[in-house]
Amino acid sequence: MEPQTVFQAAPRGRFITFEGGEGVGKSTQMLRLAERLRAAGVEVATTREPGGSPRAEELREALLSGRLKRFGPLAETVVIASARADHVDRLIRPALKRGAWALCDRFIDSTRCYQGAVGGVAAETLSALEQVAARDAFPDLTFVLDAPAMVGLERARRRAGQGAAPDRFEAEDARFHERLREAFVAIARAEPGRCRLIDATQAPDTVAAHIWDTVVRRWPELEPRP
Ligand SMILES: Nc1ncnc2c1ncn2[C@@H]1O[C@H](COP(=O)(O)OP(=O)(O)OP(=O)(O)O)[C@@H](O)[C@H]1O
Ligand SMILES: Cc1cn([C@H]2C[C@H](O)[C@@H](COP(=O)(O)O)O2)c(=O)[nH]c1=O
Repeated sequence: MEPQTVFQAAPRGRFITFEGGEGVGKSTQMLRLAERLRAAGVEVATTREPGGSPRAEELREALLSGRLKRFGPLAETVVIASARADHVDRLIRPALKRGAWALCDRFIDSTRCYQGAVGGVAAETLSALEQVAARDAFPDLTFVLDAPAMVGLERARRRAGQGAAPDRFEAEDARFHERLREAFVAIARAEPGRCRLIDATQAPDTVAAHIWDTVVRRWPELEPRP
């Protein structure tokens, strides 16, 4: 009998994303989770979108400055997808390949909500661009942090300090931000296998505890029993 070649899957880290409207606490919670994972002995890469790699950060600056707004949501979507392709190729995929966990502040769901649900870009277009940019790097788990739009915007304003100018999206009106909130909640409800909806009006420690509990239930090896 011919000896069989056995292909072993390369070890792959986990990919967790944090989503939601402005100022709901995504970066805070991403950093808190990273800390706990590192304490559990996991190599972690934290990153963000748009951005995360030097070239993608250049595109982030163009997007958030508002210079691209006049080209419309489709053009912004294509720029975000270009930034994502570079970010995934240079940072996320290499991290996952070496077995590290990648934690990302915003990813495909932000595009689906900002450019899709609110911007009006067709779902098929978004899906095609996701396949091109993310390819094999889709999130294993997504935390959707939910709070009234005004709560998040107020937190973001306080963080930026008095007199700081809002960016391209923060400057949109209250209805824009409420529609975003509805769109994020709809995604969390439509994809319960991947997404966890978290009440982000709770204290940071409480939110962090819910997140850790979810992660440990999903990957119990993080807290081995004696
Ligand atoms: N649960 C919370 N309760 C009250 N304040 C919070 C909470 N979580 C974060 N904050 C504070 O709110 C501000 C925004 O938090 P953070 O930067 O984590 O939000 P974000 O969702 O990443 O924001 P953005 O969408 O602008 O990137 C920060 O000053 C942070 O300290
Ligand atoms: C990934 C992504 C982001 N955006 C918007 C959402 C925010 O207003 C900014 C990013 O700023 P943050 O302070 O880092 O949250 O960009 C978007 O419109 N579409 C996207 O795909």
